[in-house]
Amino acid sequence: MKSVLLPVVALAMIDSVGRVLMQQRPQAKEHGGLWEFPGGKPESGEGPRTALVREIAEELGVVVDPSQMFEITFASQESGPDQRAIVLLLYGCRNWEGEPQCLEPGARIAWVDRAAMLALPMPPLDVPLARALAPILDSVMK
Ligand SMILES: Nc1nc2c([nH]c(=O)n2[C@H]2C[C@H](O)[C@@H](COP(=O)(O)OP(=O)(O)OP(=O)(O)O)O2)c(=O)[nH]1
Repeated sequence: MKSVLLPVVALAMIDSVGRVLMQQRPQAKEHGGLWEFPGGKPESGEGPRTALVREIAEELGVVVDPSQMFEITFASQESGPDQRAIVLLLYGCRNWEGEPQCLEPGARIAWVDRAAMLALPMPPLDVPLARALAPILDSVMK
């Protein structure tokens, strides 16, 4: 599939006991039923943090300060016959305003600890992101 590299941004919201908020994709969408870090595609003119502020407000109804976000890691896939090239950037944050609610129709959200996160079925690029996040969740629990 020939197309321009697609950037996607995602946020690991980490609570005070080291759990992270995961979002289950609606069944009808690509990767339906799989669990991912909330986020999405930047719109024209947006940087990664600006895009995340918007996506997190739209999907979860909470306000995140871009200066409170920190880079964790990224994952990428090359283009192939049936897939496009993607780079998925994972940010983290420990503070936000409001209680997350699932505002996307057909989606679900859950707070999960390290072990539960690693056991969730995820789209392929979220898997290495979760592995990189695991030791960060451990350090919060200590
Ligand atoms: N998180 C994640 N997204 C992936 C993977 N592989 C893959 O093609 N994607 C695509 C699906 C979407 O096109 C895009 C993620 O953006 P999104 O969360 O806004 O997706 P969406 O389907 O809700 O998009 P839309 O309805 O708003 O157009 O990345 C993956 O492994 N993890």
